[in-house]
Amino acid sequence: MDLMILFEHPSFESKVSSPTIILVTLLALVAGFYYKHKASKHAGKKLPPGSLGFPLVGESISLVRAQKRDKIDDWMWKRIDKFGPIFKTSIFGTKTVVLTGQAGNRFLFSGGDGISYKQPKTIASILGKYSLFEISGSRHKLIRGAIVGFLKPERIQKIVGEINLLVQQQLSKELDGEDSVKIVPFMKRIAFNITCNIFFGIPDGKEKDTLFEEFSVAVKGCWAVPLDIPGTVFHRAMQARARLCKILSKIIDERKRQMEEGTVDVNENIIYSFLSLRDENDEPLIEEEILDMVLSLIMASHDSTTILLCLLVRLLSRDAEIYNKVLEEQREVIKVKGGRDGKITWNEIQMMKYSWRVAQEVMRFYPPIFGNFRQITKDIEFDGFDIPKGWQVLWVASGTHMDKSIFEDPEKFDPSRFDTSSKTFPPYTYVPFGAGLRICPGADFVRIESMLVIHHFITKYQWKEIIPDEPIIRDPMPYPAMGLPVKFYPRSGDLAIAGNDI
Ligand code: HEM
Repeated sequence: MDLMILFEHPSFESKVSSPTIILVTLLALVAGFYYKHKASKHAGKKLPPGSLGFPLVGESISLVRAQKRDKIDDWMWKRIDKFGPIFKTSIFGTKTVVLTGQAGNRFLFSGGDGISYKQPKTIASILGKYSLFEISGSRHKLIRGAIVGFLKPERIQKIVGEINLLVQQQLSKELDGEDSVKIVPFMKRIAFNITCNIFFGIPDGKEKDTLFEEFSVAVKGCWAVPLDIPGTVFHRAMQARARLCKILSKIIDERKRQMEEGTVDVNENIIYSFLSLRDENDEPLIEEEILDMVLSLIMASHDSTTILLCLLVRLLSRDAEIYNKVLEEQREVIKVKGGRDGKITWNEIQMMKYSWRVAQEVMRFYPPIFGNFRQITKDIEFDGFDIPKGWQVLWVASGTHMDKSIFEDPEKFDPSRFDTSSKTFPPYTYVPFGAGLRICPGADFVRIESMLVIHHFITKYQWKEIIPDEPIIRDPMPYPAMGLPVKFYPRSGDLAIAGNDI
């Protein structure tokens, strides 16, 4: 991740002095020698095909360039076409094997012996050493169990009404009296609000706003050079983490006190679940662990949901046919409720079948999580190739989402491919939420949250993009480049008005 930022820096290409060139040349020679030496270490091994690129930097420059131009799928597919579904490269300073296709996904997601889940150093520093993304084995099983229990379908189906109210309040708080809004920060606030309320019992107010501001600073450190000195992005992020810890620690103490007083329903928020957990030695989690878990849940839940919501709004303003079908379906929901807009329950969410298919197709086209790394902790073998200890493996959603042998005409945006009546896709091929041991436990929650937001947004407002053809950039997640500003106005009471023409 660190190298990725180095090459993103605008001054890197323009202000290079002669001593720097000499130094870089020397470094490249040393690295070349080192590389050659290391290469001999793998003599006799059958490494996957592919190129490790230049010494030290590997193929990072071309990857970051592709990412910036939203051409990362092309980067990936160029190599898949040339080398096959498993290939080697070197990115961000680490030799990497990219595993794609159903078999590759199955192998990686099963997390067998020698494949460990670990995030880059920057993410580990910001989210903490006890974060869910750093732990494995029985500790991961214990804590994941609490999260899965909290998010189990029977439970979240019961709180649809609560989430619905939060969405309605937030829309009216942010949009009443306005005629334009930037969708990216707007959806971010909605998703953050819902996460804070539903998961941690933190209501709307000053404390939540401070958390939002501090988290926005902290998260920037996840993709920065890990240099913790005054003036750097990483330093600011670490300071924000320290302030976040102070606030969250107070909240955790408060939840502990409430539990001791016996005045609360312990199923109400996930901090109670963490506080109630006991490990195999009947020991509770320590406070730092709970704190890092809360930070990892904030990170996991709100950014990816924001992306899905933004891409949905963008698509709906561009595709009139899909827009009209979604609008029609959402109006049907209001009709079924006797024309009264308001309380939406799980039954109504189930009526939003077409709208959810559109969301599924958005995630096939633009997976909010592009892919993720795993570390190789001992020499392993896959499909006749050796993957040495110390390398990393990368799974990439588009490696199957854009595979024409799985998804017919993959470049075509077609929500009907998710009709339950048409063919279902083989396991490990549609993976916006990952799969296996680490599959996203929030998928059902995402469906409820995104359908509620789209329901209220499309039935109450019409909108138009202010910047025509605003592109997507991956930074590294796929966001509209300028934050997707839209001009909008409330629909009149007459829901019969068709389309999105304003
Ligand atoms: C559109 C929204 C979302 C997408 C696309 C998404 C995607 C993913 C993916 C791909 C993974 C697996 C990463 C890997 O295996 O390398 C993951 C893990 C995770 N997600 Fe989500 N996610 C979303 C929303 C949420 C929400 C709302 C929550 C709320 C709790 C959540 C909680 C988590 C957690 C806790 C993990 C880690 C699971 C573990 O390591 O056991 N996600 N997510």
